[in-house]
Amino acid sequence: MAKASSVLQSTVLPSFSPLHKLRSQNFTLSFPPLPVSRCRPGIHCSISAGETTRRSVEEVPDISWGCEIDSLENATSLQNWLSDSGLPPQKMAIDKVDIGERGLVASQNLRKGEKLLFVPPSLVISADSEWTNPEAGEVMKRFDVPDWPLLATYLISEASLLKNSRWFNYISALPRQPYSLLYWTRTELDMYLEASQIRERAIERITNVVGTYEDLRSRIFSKHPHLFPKEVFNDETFKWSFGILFSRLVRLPSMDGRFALVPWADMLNHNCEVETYLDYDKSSKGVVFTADRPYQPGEQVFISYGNKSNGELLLSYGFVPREGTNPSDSVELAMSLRKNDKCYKEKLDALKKHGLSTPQCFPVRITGWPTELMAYAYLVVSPPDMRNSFEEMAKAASNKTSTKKDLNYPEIEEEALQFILDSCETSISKYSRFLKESGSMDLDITSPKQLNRKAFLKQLAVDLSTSERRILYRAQYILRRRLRDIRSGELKALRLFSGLRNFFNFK
Ligand SMILES: C[S@@+](CC[C@H](N)C(=O)[O-])C[C@H]1O[C@@H](n2cnc3c(N)ncnc32)[C@H](O)[C@@H]1O
Repeated sequence: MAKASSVLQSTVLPSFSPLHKLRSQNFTLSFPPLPVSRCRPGIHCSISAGETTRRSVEEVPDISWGCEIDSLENATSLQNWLSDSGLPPQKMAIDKVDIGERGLVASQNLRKGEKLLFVPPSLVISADSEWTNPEAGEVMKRFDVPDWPLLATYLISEASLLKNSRWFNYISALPRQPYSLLYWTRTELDMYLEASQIRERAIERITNVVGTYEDLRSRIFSKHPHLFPKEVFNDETFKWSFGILFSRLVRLPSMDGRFALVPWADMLNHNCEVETYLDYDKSSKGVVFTADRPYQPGEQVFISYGNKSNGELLLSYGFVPREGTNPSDSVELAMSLRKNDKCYKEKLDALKKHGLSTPQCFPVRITGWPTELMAYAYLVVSPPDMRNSFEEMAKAASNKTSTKKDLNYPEIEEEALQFILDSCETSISKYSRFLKESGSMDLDITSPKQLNRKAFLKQLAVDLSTSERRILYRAQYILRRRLRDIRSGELKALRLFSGLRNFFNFK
């Protein structure tokens, strides 16, 4: 939610670098049957499907922690508990809203520049929070588990203790199923996100979450089954807890960059035009944000979850902003070395040396593309007699050069731009095919529950594809103009040259 919340510390979780290597992975989601009767007394879990039969990969099992966020179920008990636990009186209240289903709404006039929230550190969940089951906490600390997996396990542990946990009211108000791509099946990802590189990132993220759970299970849980029973600590509950973390965890720069779940503050929804972030305020000793505009009573109050593209917002938060409203939007463009290139191996070696590969993705924005992408294109099109420059081009494509000197290869500029244009057009045609096949949809979606799940996911994919294709159309326009200018410049030079020749011939 806060600006830097996407920087993960864990080694097993994805890092959200703008450059993404494409990977193809074989991947299956499996949900082993979990008999409820095997749940330990005192630890509560309930899986709604597949108690006696093995679940199909298409089914989405339901765990009973949390609530439906299109209702105000548990909102009042959360507010009462927070004020009893030290949250000062608020100028906002939880309510149903048009954007984000449930959010914080001004209950009185809010001034621009006013500090709001003041959530005390005692109400914040971080890696240092006390475990209701201290033995489980000690084991996790002994293994030096990084923050994200630690917090995911903490959340499951506290959720399973229901009223015995001090976070009961908070957890009861969390979404039962966070809107995250973690909940999309492989078939849904393949079908709906076929044109977008976000599909690869979702697969990578799901694989990392499953891998993290497997790692914890084999190293810790299996050795302490009385503390971490499989009925409670399993891939399904980890999907829930990671879904909660991806959509709610914030990094608080003024609290030494600590990752935290901040009850109450995490009821704020995102607006791409807002530029205010959550942080710890040392003077008031609470988590705050500063209103960057005035709000009237009844208006929904927003913060920024960071400068994220629509694809990144879909990946972590499960929504896509309205078309054209996100100034940070970008699309990942995949570029590849040519298979028939005589210097394929030399070029690939140069790329590998700098941590790149083929295919390789680069972010394109409505305002243009990065120098790294241009450098990659130069490398792809450069002929064998330029092999001395391969290394320099690969280095420039990797974003690792400390000195950002302009790459200048006028002799292959036209070919490089044409190569980028071809890559753009290949990508555009994939989006167009998907959008054509998905048909025109005119669904007014305010709550996914009102709609068939497939229609909801399809609409999200249509929105994402439309916004990503829009950026590519813009890049296509700029590239065509540049190429036209280069070519007409060349033509002029040619005409001038033949004019001079005629002139000299005449003489
Ligand atoms: C930090 S929570 C915000 C509170 C959330 N609405 C709730 O009721 O729990 C983040 C989630 O809110 C929703 N959300 C936030 N901003 C949104 C927006 N601009 N449009 C649609 N949904 C949004 C998404 O479901 C997201 O995963």
